[in-house]
Amino acid sequence: MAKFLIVEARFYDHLNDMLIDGAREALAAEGHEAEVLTVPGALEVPGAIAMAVDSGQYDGFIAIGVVIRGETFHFEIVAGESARGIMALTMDGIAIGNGILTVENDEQALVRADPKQKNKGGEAAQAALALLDLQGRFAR
Ligand SMILES: Nc1c(NC[C@H](O)[C@H](O)[C@H](O)CO)[nH]c(=O)[nH]c1=O
Ligand SMILES: CC(=O)[C@@H](O)COP(=O)(O)O
Repeated sequence: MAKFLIVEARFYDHLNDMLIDGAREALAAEGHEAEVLTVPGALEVPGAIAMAVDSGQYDGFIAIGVVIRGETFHFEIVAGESARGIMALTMDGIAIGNGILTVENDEQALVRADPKQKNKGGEAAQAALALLDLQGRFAR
């Protein structure tokens, strides 16, 4: 059994709850467990994962959050920089699935957060599982 850490940027409670449900279901289907760590926003997610990696307590990570475009350029910064930070960690060989939604409105977010619809939380968990499997395959 692998131990995962779900690092969630808790900006929209109801959406995060669905994303986490989807991620947990995907992990449980493969017999794995997950803890949840909450940070203020998507920009804090890569740093929190980096800190957790250094602890050596987890086999893989799932980033969860929702970034909804507002009136300013800040959406590009939050969406782009959180994704860039996560990708940098992944390129270091860390098993991370990115379930941070970057959308235009609540409706788009709801469809993607819902495990019965696009289930992006479950998708992110599957990605983390795939990378963890590759770690084992290439480490031998
Ligand atoms: N607008 C959203 C944010 N913004 C907050 C940033 O992520 C960050 O916490 C702040 O700039 C302090 O460093 N975060 C989200 O996750 N979603 C948003 O829609
Ligand atoms: C994604 C964001 O940072 C956004 O929610 C902030 O809204 P605004 O651009 O209207 O300040």
